[in-house]
Order: sequence, then C-alpha cells, then structure tokens
Amino acid sequence: MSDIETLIRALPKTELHLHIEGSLEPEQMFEFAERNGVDLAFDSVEDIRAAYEFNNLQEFLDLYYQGMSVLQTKQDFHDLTFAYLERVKVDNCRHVEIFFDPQGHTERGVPFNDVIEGILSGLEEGGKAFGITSHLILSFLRHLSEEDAFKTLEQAEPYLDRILGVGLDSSEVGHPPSKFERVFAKAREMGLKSFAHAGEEGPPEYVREALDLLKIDRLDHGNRALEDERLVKRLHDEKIVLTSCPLSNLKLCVIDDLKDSPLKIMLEAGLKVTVNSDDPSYFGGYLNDNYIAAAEALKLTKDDILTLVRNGIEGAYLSEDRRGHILTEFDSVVERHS
Ligand SMILES: Nc1ncnc2[nH]cnc12
Ligand SMILES: [Zn+2]
Repeated sequence: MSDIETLIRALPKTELHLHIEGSLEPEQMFEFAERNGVDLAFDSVEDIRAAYEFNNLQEFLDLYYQGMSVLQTKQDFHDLTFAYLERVKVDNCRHVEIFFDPQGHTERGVPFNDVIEGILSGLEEGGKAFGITSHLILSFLRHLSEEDAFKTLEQAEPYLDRILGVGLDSSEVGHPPSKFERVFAKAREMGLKSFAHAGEEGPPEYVREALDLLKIDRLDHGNRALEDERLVKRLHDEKIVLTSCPLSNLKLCVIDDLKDSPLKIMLEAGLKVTVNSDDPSYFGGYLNDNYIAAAEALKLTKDDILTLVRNGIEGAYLSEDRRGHILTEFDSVVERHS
C-alpha cells in the first residue's frame, strides 16, 4: 500500500455528497425485492453490475429510479441507511450529510413518513453503533414540477428539526435552479439550509443561478464552473464549499479520464473542494475508493490530501465540540504520518 493510501485510510473523514438510494447494493436489491414481492428485471447480482455502464447522467438516473422500486417499507429504508453507515465506518468516516429523494418514493405510493422515519432510525441506530454523526438533506427532483416540490416540502414540516436542508438533484440540463427559486426561498424561511447540484452537466450559468437565486450554502459538483474565470473567483472569495465526486464524474462521462477530474484545478484555485462518493453502489466505490483513485490519477500530494480532508471537516455542519474532536484526531494521525 502506498504512503498516500495509508494516510487516506487512517484519516478521520466526512462525507457531504451521498444519495442514500445510491448506496443500494445489488445484493440488497435482491433481498428487498424478495421480501417485498417485487419482480426485478435482472436475474443475478452480476447482471445488475453489468448494467452499470452509463454514457451520461440520464442513463444512470433511469436505472437509479428503477432500482429504488424495491424500497417499500420503513424497515427497508432503515436497513439501507444502517448498511451504508456500517460500510463507511470501515473508511474511517466520522460524519455524513446524506441526501434522500422522497419524490422517488412518494410517486410510487410509499408514504413520506415511512421513508424519512426509516432513514432517521437507521442514522440513529447506525450512528450509535459506529460512532458516526449525521445530517439529512431533503432533495427535490428537478425534472418534476415546482408544485410537486412545494408539496414535498409541506410533507417534511413535522420533521423540520431533523432535516438540515434542501437539495436539488436529478436531470440537470433543461431544469435550471431558477425553476425552484420560490421553493428554496420558502425552505430558507423555514430555517433550512440550501444545497444544489449544479455544473455537473449544466452550464456555468446554472451555478450562478444556484448562488444568486437559491442562495446555496454549498455547491454539489460544480465542475463546469471552471469554464468561467469570474465564477471561480467568486467561489473562492465567498469560500463556497464544493462537493466533488471523482468516480461519479468518470462513470457518468462528465470526464473522459480521472486525470481530468476538476479536483486538482479546484485545489490549485484555492477552492474549498471536498471528496465524496455520490452513489457508491452504482459508481464502483465508497469514500476511500474515491480519495485513492483521485490521488493516484492526479498525483495528489500528502498536503493535497490533508487539505481535501480538512475541507470536508470544516465544510460540514458539525457542532463545535464534534468538529474539535474530529480535528484533534486528524492532527494526531498527521503527526503519526509525518
Ligand atoms: N450525480 C447525480 N446527479 C444528479 N442527480 C442525482 N441523483 C443521484 N445522483 C445524482
Ligand atoms: Zn449527487
């Protein structure tokens, strides 16, 4: 194992861009399908894995929404979430801020309450078992209407104290942030933070809209912001945290090669960029896999890794106590590896 890989594995980390439905492993898909009497279009785990070849975001989303159909009960959402925490514990992940896509479930007739209560109980039980703190982000599907997003926000009202913020995901091009300006304003009034996927496939203008109209507290992906120098300066000056997802970018053909990951350029520009897994089951890697693959392809230095991990700790919504605890552990790992 290289020194960089040893360091990556040893450091305490956070994950700030993870769709819990994207952590559904093929084995779990079969297990849930069987217990819920759902017919799968695949005969084996190998068949499912073989289908995970995508040319763009939409090809992935089509399979992602199909995969979700096995998630039907509160117990399914609990088990899915617990299994994700159990998996990232191995990666020395100490804190997660996870997205869920309620509309992907309510539109199939699964009650909103079952979805959120299952995820929250998974976070609580897994958090205690593995020493991982967490926040939950309710993400709107941008291919659906503003009205549908408002309805979803209303369903979330009884759970406001357990939701960190709202997010925006799904098919980007043709669904600019401006479509959701009023929903995000309402969410902010309700005390929620704002996050949005922008610049994954969409143009720099979508990143500007996310900043100006949605008033985002963190930018998810942001790759195409690099096409606009003034926007890069703004992200720098406003200290916007970016959640980059190297293996996701590769699998969705946002980049042709990991060497083209925006991570290095973002680091060189002094942006607050972090490393994340997005949909680890679909993209072939969890948190450490993303760090290790990016480090190798981009020839990241030890200092680059420390900056990325520190950005993830500083960019998380942690209590000062918890942040201090994680940073103390970070410092002691750094000392041991110096
Ligand atoms: N990478 C991604 N981009 C947009 N929507 C998503 N939903 C799940 N993963 C996503
Ligand atoms: Zn994402």
